[in-house]
Amino acid sequence: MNVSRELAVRLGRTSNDMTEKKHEETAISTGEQDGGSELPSNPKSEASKPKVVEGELLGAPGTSDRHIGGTHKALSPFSRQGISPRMIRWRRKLNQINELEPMLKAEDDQSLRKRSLALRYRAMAGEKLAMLLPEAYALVREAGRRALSMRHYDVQMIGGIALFEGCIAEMQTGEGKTLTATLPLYLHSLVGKGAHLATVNDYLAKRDAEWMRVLYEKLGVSVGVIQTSDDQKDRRRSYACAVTYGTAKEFGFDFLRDRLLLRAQNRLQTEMLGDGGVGFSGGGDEIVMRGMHFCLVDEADSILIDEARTPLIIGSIEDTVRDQIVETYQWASEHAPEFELDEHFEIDNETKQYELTARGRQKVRALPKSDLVRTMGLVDLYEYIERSVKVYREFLLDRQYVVRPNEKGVEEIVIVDEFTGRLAEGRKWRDGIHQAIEAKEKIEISVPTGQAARITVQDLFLRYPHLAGMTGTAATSAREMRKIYRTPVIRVPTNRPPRRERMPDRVFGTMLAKYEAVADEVQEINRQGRPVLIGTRSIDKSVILSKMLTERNIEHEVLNANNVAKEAEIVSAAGARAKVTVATNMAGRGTDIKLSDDVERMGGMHVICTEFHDAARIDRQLIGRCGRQGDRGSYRQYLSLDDDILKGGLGPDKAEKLKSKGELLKGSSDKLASLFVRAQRKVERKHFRDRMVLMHHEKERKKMQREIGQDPYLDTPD
Ligand SMILES: Nc1ncnc2c1ncn2[C@@H]1O[C@H](COP(=O)(O)OP(=O)(O)OP(=O)(O)O)[C@@H](O)[C@H]1O
Repeated sequence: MNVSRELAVRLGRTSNDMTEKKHEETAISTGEQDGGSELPSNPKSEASKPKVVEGELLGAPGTSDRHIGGTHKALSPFSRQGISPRMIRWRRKLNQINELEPMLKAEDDQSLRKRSLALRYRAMAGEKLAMLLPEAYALVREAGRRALSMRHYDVQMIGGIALFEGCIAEMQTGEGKTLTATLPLYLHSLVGKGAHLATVNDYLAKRDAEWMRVLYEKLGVSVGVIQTSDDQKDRRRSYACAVTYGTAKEFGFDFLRDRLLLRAQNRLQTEMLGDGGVGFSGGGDEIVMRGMHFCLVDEADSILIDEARTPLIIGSIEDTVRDQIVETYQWASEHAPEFELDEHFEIDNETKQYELTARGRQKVRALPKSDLVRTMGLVDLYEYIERSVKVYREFLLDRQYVVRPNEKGVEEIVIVDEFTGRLAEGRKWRDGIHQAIEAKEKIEISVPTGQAARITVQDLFLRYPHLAGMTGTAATSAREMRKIYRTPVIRVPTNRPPRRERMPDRVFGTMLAKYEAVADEVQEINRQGRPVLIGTRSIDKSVILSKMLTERNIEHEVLNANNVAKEAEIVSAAGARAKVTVATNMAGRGTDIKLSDDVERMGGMHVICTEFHDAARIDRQLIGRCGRQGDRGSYRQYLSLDDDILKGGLGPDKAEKLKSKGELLKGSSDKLASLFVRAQRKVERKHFRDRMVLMHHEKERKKMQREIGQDPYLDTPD
């Protein structure tokens, strides 16, 4: 019996918010050494490059742009105090790696493979991986140089060492995280227990695995990729590879499905209190994973923080009262618009809960009801109405979600991820919100089927004995990372000094005044021939801006969750001469934007951010599309007094006052920008608190279940 086929898999979601805390990262000081590089050196960066001293890493200059919402205070790479004992140790390792380089360069491909095999034997025989690191990393670097014409920079080697030691390495966008990942993945794969790379979507998992495959193959290392559509056989084959790329979601679901299978086969008892997931052999259906040994989390901020409140859930049996539930959702949705704020319901400012007033409850009782709806308890009916009124007022089509046919042609709600701007396939809002939206959009209602198994993101990754992460923007969530995952955040300096210029923020009274100013700026930069990338916070806003650009005859591309298939293609072309691209924040991730030489000469790409996101990190991701790998570039933040962040951060009353003030404002009032930064910080702090509360509850629940002999992943309360 194939359990997974029988189970409807769904992913619950309570909030996609995150926070940023004051960062407490250690900055590491390093710069590229000359030794052995076959890459053409960049004359533009020579002047600012630190002097190279044999065997000693020097500091790369700090970042040149000021980051929104954060005050990065990296330790000066040049200061003596900034060099920690750990850094000294890492430098020593780097020197050992560099010393091996001439010898490896002189060897042929076959010898490299032999060396790799010998390392595997030594690792399997129990030799400590830390001892093997210099040779392993030197081999990977040499394989990269040969197979991909990319020799890992020294900063990438340092990043790789930090990852091996279980850190979250913060590397600026475009600094080559994909190549850096090969170092710890290869080293950990040597012990034969598998090394996983968890990323955010199928596309990136496949792209990175295919891109790096030639490097691994030079060293005789097999690579597997897990895709959502894979069947059990494909998955088992991919997990059997030395290195496996996949999404965090699929790793989580596979863990849960395996666990359900083990229970169905009565094979879980011995394992239940232990580590779990360790391979079995025998007849019947087989589990797909072969244990959890090392996981490197790409875009760690997104996976470990943003999605940390989104438990992975596998649904179970069909509910017998399904028809009644469906009809009640439809009934509530039909009547939701009749309920008036203050008269029939109130909204708690703190908790955002909707609560019916006495008159509201009276109205519910008086509403016409079908026989099925009438059999529902009155208290339940109140809840259905409260939920539907909330959905009616707060959840907007093409902003928080889109309606789209699935592969069977059935229309469904797909959440638009606030953080990535991408469609969050397979995810659902919890507590009936998703179903209430389905009722509102008059599409088939997917009644919750109860939970068969569930795991939180924190639990999933904490099961790996070795965990590390990479991100462009983790330093601001350093405290949270360390607290939850026990992973220190290390900031890796850029290989070449960044030359991204920040232009002063602009604040306008209304969204339309702001967009007019944005369109003016786009027109101006477009005239110069420089490419412009404009980020909006939602799909409907990208459409408004697009219309305004069309009115001005500015040719442009629109990239939002509605045409995700073309995403990578459009973003990678966004750096072409005079190109204008409007995007939701999905453009902030994953795709490399290459500039042509003439664009670089003109000043590179210009990025316009049109609103603050709930987390400053998201703003920085968009900004990170320009000024990559030491390219030139610039960016500017636009804000307006009716921006959502003010409501979230300063409360509805203050936000309303500012909005009214904004309507009277002529021109701009740029000095108000600090108000927005304050609002964003408040929102971030609130989300951080929410996550901590959830974690605390989950911990208590698990503890209690273990005490009474239950499995916290399988015996889950609905
Ligand atoms: N050692 C290297 N030598 C030459 N090119 C490199 C090297 N490392 C990375 N690159 C190039 O840098 C670019 C960015 O790489 P990659 O996409 O892995 O960056 P990233 O850090 O993942 O960026 P993002 O955070 O935006 O996803 C790629 O075009 C890659 O070819």
